[in-house]
Amino acid sequence: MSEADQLKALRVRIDNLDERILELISERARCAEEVARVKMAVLKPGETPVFYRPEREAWVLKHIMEINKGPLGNEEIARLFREIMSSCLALEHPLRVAYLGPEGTFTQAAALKHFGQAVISTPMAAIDEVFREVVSGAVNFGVVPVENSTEGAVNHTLDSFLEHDIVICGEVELRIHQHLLVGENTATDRITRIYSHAQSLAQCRKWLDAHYPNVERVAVSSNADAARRVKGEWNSAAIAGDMAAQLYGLSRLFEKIEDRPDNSTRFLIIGNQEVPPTGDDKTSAIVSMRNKPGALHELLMPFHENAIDLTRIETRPSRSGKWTYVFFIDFLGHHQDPLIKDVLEKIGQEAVALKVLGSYPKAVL
Ligand SMILES: O=C(O)C(=O)C[C@]1(C(=O)O)C=C[C@@H](O)C=C1
Repeated sequence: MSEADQLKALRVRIDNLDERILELISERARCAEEVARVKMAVLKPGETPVFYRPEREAWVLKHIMEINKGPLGNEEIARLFREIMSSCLALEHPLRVAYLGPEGTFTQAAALKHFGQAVISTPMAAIDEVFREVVSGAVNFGVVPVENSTEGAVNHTLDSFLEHDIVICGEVELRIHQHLLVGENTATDRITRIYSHAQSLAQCRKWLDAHYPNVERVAVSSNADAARRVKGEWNSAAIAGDMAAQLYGLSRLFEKIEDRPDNSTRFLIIGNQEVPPTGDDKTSAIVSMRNKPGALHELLMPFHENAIDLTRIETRPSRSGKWTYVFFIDFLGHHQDPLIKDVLEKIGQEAVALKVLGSYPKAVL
């Protein structure tokens, strides 16, 4: 058979498969509409329906990854199903999500990675505004950065938890690739200024020292803002990611310039909805201990004694007294698990205050 004939035959097969896939996706979407009707039917007076079910979404994605036999990799397949579910959920009820903007930031990329493209996403100018939008009910969920593997905690986010009553409903991890971006009119051999967010400049410090030691580094409010500025200046470049590059039509002069190849940021999904256990969960809590010797030891012991994996501990000023602190802790397990309940009770007996911020499925993608 000639090449043309082989391609023709294969394309006929692909067309047939696409038609079957379309039929199946449509059937799935009709099922989701039915699910929405069932959720509405069982509501008691005054109750609002809960369309978004993170615990179910985590299960669906994990299940698909478990049974996937290739040739597409697990991440690729999960991304496709992520989008199918996102569209199905939008049929039930479109989700409104606020994120730390402006458009083109890594936080927007994290929001889309977690919820898929079918959400209505709104950029906010500051982390605190994302919290306020969620508390007021103007949006269903918010997405904020909480830690970077190179630069550590995002303190604005931690502090916002001290001021707002909010539930953590999920987490998403994003591999952060930074690029040196230039515009069409940039004189690439005469760059005198590089814009970026302070965290991104810090993540590329060694690379900048080696390649642009004498160029002015200007910290701006976001990577997207850095990219926007480069559009109008012939002698500047920006450090930002792919979304900002696309948004402002910039090209990559150098790719993946972050000092650490595993540079990642963890984001939290904040909302007003408790998430049931999935069997593979994480819990976040704020604990304030008495100011006495051994206080930290008392906090850590119950985790050690019960072999619970404490994945993170962060200290912040309590804001209610000079030289007093609160601990932000993350650990594996759900606050409804009997073992975790016991541990929280023990800690509660020793602590001045203990607040569970939420239990949520561990990031799947
Ligand atoms: O199972 C549900 O509760 C659904 O609403 C269906 C579905 C899906 O498409 O699979 C959609 C949205 C939810 O967040 C979880 C799952």
